[in-house]
Amino acid sequence: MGRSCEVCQKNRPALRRPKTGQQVCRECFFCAFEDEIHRTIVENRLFKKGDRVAIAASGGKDSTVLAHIMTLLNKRHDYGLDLFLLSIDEGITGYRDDSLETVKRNEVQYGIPLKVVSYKTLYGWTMDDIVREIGRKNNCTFCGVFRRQALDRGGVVMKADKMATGHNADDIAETVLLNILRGDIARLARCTAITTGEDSVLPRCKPFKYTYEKEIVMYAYFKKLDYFSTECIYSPNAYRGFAREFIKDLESIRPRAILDIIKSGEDFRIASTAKMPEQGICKRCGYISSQECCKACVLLEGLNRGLPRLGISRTRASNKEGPKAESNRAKERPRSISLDF
Ligand SMILES: Nc1ncnc2c1ncn2[C@@H]1O[C@H](COP(=O)(O)OP(=O)(O)OP(=O)(O)O)[C@@H](O)[C@H]1O
Repeated sequence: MGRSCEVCQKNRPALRRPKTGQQVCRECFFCAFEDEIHRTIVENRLFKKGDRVAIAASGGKDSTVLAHIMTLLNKRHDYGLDLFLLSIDEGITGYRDDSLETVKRNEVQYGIPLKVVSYKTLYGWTMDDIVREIGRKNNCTFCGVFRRQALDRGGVVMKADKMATGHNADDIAETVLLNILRGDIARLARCTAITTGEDSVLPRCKPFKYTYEKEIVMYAYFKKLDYFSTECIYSPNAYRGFAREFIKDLESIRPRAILDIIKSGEDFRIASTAKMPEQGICKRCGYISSQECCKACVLLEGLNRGLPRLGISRTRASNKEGPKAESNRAKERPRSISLDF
C-alpha cells in the first residue's frame, strides 16, 4: 500500500479498489462508489421524479447496500422518489426467516416501509413444502419462477411504478456466460438491459449493473451495514457456481473482465432468423408470459395435482414425429431454469 490516497493525496489508503486498482482512503472510496451509482441512475434515466419505487430486499449484502444507497442518493440529490422495501418470504426455515429479521431492522434503520409477500399466501406452498414434495433437485426452478412473479404481484399491490433489484456486475456477467453456454439467445439479448419489462406492469432496473460485488462487500463492511450473509440451504446450483468461479478467476487476472463480458453481451447482434418468444399474458393468472400459461401456473398446477415434474421435464415427441421433431422442439422451447432478472 502506498503512503497516501491516490485521489485526495492526503489520507492513508485503506484499500485497493477491486474495479480500478486505485489505492484509496475510506472517504474517497465511499465518494467514488456512491457517485458511480448516482451517475448510472441519472445517465440511464432509471427513475422519474415522483416514482414509487419498490426495492427488492432479501436482507443479503446487495439489496441491503441498495436500500442504503437509494435512501442516501434520494435525499442527497433530491430524486423525489417514494421508496419502500419489498421482501418475498419463500418459506425456507432457518434461512429466509432469519434474513427477514434483517430486513425488518433495515426498515427502521433506513426509515422506509416494508411489505412482505409470502409464497404460502400467494401459492399455498412454502419452499419447505415444495422441497419435501420434490426433493432438492430442481427446487431452484420453482423458487426462481415463483419469486419473479411474487415480486411483480407485491409491487402491483403496493402500486409501485418501478422495482430496483440488487443484481450487480458479477451477476450480470455470469448470466451472459450462462446464456451463451445454454444457447439461450432470447435471454442473452435482454439480460444486459439495465431496465427490463418497460411495457409490463412493473418495469425492473438494476442500479448496480456496473458495480463490482467485491466493492459492495467492502462498502457494506466499512459502513458496518446490517445484512445477512448465509447461503440458501437449498441452492446447490452447480452450473452457476462454475460460471461464478470462472469469472472470479478472470477478475483476479484482469479486473476489467467483468465489464468486458457485460459489454460483449450488450454488443451481440442477434440474427434476425433467431426464434424469439413473443410476450403475452397468461390466460390463468393474467401475468406476463410467452406461453399460453405462465411457468408459475404450470409449476403450481403440477404441485397441486401431485405431478411436480409437470413444468420441469420436457414432454416427449410422439413416435410418429420421430426424434428430429423432438430435437427441433427442444431448441425452440424455453429452458426450465430461469436466468431472467
Ligand atoms: N426473497 C427476496 N425478496 C425480495 N427480493 C429478493 C429476494 N431474493 C432476491 N431478491 C432480489 O433479487 C436480487 C438478486 O438476488 P440473488 O439471490 O440472486 O442475489 P444475491 O446476490 O444473494 O443478492 P442479495 O445479496 O441482495 O441477497 C437481490 O439483490 C434482491 O434485489
